[in-house]
Amino acid sequence: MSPRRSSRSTTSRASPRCWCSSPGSARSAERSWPRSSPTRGPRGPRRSSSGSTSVTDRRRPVDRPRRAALDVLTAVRVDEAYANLVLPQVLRKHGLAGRDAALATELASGAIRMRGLYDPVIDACLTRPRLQPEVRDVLRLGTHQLLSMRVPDHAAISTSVDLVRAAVGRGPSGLVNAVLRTISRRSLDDWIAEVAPDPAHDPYGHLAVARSHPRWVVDLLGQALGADAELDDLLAADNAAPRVTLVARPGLATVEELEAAGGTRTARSPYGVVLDGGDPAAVAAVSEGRAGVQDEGSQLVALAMSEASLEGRDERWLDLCAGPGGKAALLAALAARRGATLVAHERQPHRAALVAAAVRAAPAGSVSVVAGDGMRPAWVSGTFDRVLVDAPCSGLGALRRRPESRWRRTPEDVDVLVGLQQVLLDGALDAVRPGGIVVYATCSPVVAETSEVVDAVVGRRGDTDEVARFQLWPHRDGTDAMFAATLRRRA
Ligand SMILES: C[S@@+](CC[C@H](N)C(=O)[O-])C[C@H]1O[C@@H](n2cnc3c(N)ncnc32)[C@H](O)[C@@H]1O
Repeated sequence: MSPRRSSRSTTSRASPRCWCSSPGSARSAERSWPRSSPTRGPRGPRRSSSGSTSVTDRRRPVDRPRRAALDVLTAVRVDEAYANLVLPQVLRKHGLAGRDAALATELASGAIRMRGLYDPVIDACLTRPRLQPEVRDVLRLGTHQLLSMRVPDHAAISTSVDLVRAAVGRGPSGLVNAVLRTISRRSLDDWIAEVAPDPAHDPYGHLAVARSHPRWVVDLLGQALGADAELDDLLAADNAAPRVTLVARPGLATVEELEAAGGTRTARSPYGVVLDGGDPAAVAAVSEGRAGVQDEGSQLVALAMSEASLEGRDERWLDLCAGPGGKAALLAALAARRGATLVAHERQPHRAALVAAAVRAAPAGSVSVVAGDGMRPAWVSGTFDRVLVDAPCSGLGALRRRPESRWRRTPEDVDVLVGLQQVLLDGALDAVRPGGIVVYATCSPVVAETSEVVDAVVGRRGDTDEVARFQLWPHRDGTDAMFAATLRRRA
């Protein structure tokens, strides 16, 4: 979330006006607006001599980036789609590219991600916080433009009115106009002060609203971080879209090749390059599968598995939970250079197919993709020399990539996942030979899924030593909050 101009804070600090959401009230809200509105700030929309805003009087075609963004919000709400997967389809459908595609992406991602703040702001402008879901989506998009983007007020409001007219009908257009004009009178900071709990009395509750995270997620992240002074930075980092990082799969592509495509080397992974901009699919090495899009934290997890020191045989590697295949593709390239082979194993057949696509450029014979259940292994105990368990997890360490995921997860998910994670780690330790290496990883920093899983399984078995562990953080490391523990089965 980019900081919003603070000049609006010079406008009235009185409670926002309330607008009823019943069918007739939109019209009355529209009529009553000029007579009873508090002092206007210098940046508000112009009024016509008839008393209504000029922006609602004109009929314009809906602009395509905003229409596309609304389609994404609808797909996420109605079809439970993933925004990052549905976005490319929607952009194609509306024929958007370049700046228009970037605008639609920012609108959709920001409105979904920040709804934990925007909804209380919108509700503060209604006497009854009941809205048609489509109208609320339009208001979320408008609020994002007003509070977190550099879109001029009049453009944010008029395009939202056009959008609701086109998507829902004339009925709610007055309400949308009135609510957004009320919101436009204050800065982001002023609205946070208005709708979030007092930080002095409820610091986590304040952060939950101000940084738009569910309260239970703030609690778990605060516990994992163990440093309340950094929690605001972490939550803010979750709200910033990550830069695109590429991996040059060794032996197939070089970092120099990716740098030439317009990138900068990452600090810690020797194979990583941060792209300066543009479409990663347009990079030849990426489209050919010799390189891929991969967060630096994920690269470091794969390297923790491949680089851990090992006595004796080092020929058989297993990626137990491989789908969709980012780490498997890096591991296959590393294994091939070392004369080892990788089994990339995944329970879901459709995700196993994604793994096969991800490793398509790996040298022949270096990797086999297998669909199967890691809880019912198809191999003899002690088969492998190195195993990666990149366990299914809550994903609370990758919130910046998946705008909707924080609103979909529940605390109960974590309880269910912990049981699965323990069984998979136990199975991985059975699968590795005595003296062999297992790396247990999650893209979650939640202690129940990370250190507590490792401690429980290692403590129970009595045949395993912990060699190393790390926890990465978006605000400190610029990566997803990846956790990895390197374990050695005693010889
Ligand atoms: C965190 S993702 C792995 C990400 C992957 N390593 C990558 O880098 O692309 C976890 C994967 O584990 C798979 N999975 C879940 N339960 C499993 C099981 N019992 N056995 C094997 N794989 C499983 C999920 O389908 C999911 O694809």
